[in-house]
Amino acid sequence: MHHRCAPKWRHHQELQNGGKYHLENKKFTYKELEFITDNFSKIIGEGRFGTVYYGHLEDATKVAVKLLIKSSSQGKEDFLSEAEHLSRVHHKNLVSLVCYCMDEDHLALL
Ligand SMILES: Nc1ncnc2c1ncn2[C@@H]1O[C@H](COP(=O)(O)OP(=O)(O)OP(=O)(O)O)[C@@H](O)[C@H]1O
Repeated sequence: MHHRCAPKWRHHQELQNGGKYHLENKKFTYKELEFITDNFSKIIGEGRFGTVYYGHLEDATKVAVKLLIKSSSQGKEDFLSEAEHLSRVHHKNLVSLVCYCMDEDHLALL
């Protein structure tokens, strides 16, 4: 299975401008997430915005998949904000944003 994985969180300029999100062409499907997480079989943590699952990409890269199930629009804003920050910071003590996924009902960070 081919995983579409956006190289960077490229809509950050829209966020900074307070504009609308244009993520449609970079979405990672829920089906692909099911594959990556082996049907969300291994939970590694819980946070305010959702559950974090263990997953691995086709090249065996281990990932933490943080999934926000459709909730308040505020939760979604916070989530997008975290993604935007993660995509810009690079530090040995901080995890990198591998990619993100978004469809009608789900939002996730990898
Ligand atoms: N990249 C990761 N690698 C390993 N475990 C992770 C990773 N990201 C999250 N976790 C686990 O999932 C838990 C929840 O993470 P999450 O980022 O959702 O919330 P948090 O940072 O603990 O709290 P908050 O929701 O307040 O930000 C963490 O406490 C950790 O146990």
